[in-house]
Amino acid sequence: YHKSASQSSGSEFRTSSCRNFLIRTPVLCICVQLALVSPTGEQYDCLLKDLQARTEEGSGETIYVVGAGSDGGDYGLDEKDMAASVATVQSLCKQIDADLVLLRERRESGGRVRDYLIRRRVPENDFLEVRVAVVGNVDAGKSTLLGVLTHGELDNGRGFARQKLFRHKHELESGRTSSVGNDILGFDQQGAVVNQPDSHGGGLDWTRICQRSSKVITFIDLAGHEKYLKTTVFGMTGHLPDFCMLMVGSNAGIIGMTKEHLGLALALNVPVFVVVTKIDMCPANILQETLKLLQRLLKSPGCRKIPILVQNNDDVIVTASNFSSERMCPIFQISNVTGENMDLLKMFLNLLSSRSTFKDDEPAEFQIDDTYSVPGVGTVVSGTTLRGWIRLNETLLLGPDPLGVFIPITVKSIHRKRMPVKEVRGGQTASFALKKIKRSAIRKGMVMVSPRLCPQASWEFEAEILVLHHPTTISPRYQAMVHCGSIRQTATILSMSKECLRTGDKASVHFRFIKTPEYLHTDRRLVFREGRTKAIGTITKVRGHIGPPQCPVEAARLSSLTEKTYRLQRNLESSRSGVAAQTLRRAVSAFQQTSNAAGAATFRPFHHRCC
Ligand SMILES: Nc1nc2c(ncn2[C@@H]2O[C@H](COP(=O)(O)OP(=O)(O)OP(=O)(O)O)[C@@H](O)[C@H]2O)c(=O)[nH]1
Repeated sequence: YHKSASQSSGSEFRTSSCRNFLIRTPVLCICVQLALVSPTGEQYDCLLKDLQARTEEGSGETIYVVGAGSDGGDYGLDEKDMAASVATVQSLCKQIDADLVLLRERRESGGRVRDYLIRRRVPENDFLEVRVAVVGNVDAGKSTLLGVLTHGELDNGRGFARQKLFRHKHELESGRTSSVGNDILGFDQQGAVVNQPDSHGGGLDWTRICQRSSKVITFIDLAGHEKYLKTTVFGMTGHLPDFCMLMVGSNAGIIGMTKEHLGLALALNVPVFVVVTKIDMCPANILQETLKLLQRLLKSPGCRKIPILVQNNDDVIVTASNFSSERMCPIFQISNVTGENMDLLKMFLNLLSSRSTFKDDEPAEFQIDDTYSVPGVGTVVSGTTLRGWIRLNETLLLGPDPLGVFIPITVKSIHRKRMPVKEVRGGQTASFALKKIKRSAIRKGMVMVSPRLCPQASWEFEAEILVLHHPTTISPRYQAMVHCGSIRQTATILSMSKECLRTGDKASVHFRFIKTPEYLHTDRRLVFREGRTKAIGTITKVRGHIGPPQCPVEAARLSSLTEKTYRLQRNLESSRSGVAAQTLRRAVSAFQQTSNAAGAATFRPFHHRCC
């Protein structure tokens, strides 16, 4: 009666995916073949529980196969049984407030088999959110594809579609993306695209798209040029993409940054799908050559992927069903000019589910990836809610500042994709208007957390790292940029478990940030890079905590420090030499006296006890 959609296409992909698995409840494993046709009360309850679990696992949706045996074989149903089974599934969907959309129907030896998309209805002003990072070499057609997908108008081959996406004048002039751009594509409950550009300006009304959508795909448009690699790495780590869309120009092939970007996605464990563009202008033999090289690269020991050329709807369903947790890597071949195969790509995007999991009772944590100063509103921060709920007018702790201090901050308003909302939960991106804080006091990499977390900032951490590339050897005191979530800061290697590290070496390494302490967790992935040097790793231990865990009252007291005191204090903290430290300490104390006298600031050493 239902099974993983993947199983119909061969044994290779039979391992259970998170979205589609065989019913595991004891009653159903006995395999009552026609359970969906006329289920007993007990079977109905089991089917309901199973469907609930599957939709939860798939962040509100799942692909359900009607007419297949629970052992994975395709049995098929005759017309009458199919109608009865569909009625049962409809009744199950009603119970969980979900809708049923037919994806495909196949004829098997025993009759019909149908694949349905079951998607839970979302409350008003809510939508499922999936983030897709768009990477690939310069001129692969990234911005163009996003322009075509989100604005529904084909390109002219000379940069027409991308014009609507560029954020800076120099991007319009050069045709090169230099910053992290965001575009959205909304799907309604039936899977139809809801984006409709405004007929006057050609822009997109994000609020309207979000209001009409059940699912919104956010594309994180990243730069393809090597000189913007730092920004691209930040986009991949800081914007927490669920998936990565690697774009390859069919005529150019695998050149430039293609491998670099693929390696980055693999290092961060982000599932990758490939879109080969410009098939309208590429000679057939060159296209075949590009596809051959691409497949070879994906199968290579460094990638260990299973490339699948997506040719039709069946391939889309099979690959989408197995994409989140499997090694499968779908390859689409499209043209932004003729629109060839664009429907397959849209169908695939509609079937992708968010990979983030959410628990209701967790304390809130939000990582900041950008800041703005909005006239009439004040300071606004944008980023991703990593866990918990954040509600309007809630007070959170914002930090760490250069002293490692977290200050209480009230959320004045919340927007999701420019749409005002009252709350956001783990896995969702949002922007918050904050009360009584200057934009200059906030930097990317800071977090806003629930006071329940008693956050502490740290200067140092240990990580298990793997060196992907270094021309010579890495030894203690080596410095490079650490990217971890939205944190982006140079760190020094203090010590390591080996004397020196070469390409391919693994080691436990002790790092120290050079500028400011950060809020870190164990088990977070990091990228450590400088020029062509690249290492990836996982934080195993956080060290060098600053003071006791921050309590909100204490935070409020410390928030009155002025910027000058911050600077002096920071220099003092980083100063290693006794004489320099002494001079700075004197300067701090002199400044304290004057500022205290003026009633402007209150200085407290950062290591004093929490009240
Ligand atoms: N003929 C044809 N031209 C395309 C296609 N896709 C993109 N182009 C053209 O290729 C050029 C480069 O496209 P972009 O979208 O700017 O490439 P990009 O990957 O975003 O480049 P960066 O932003 O610099 O990383 C533009 O002139 C597009 O019009 C396609 O499918 N067919």
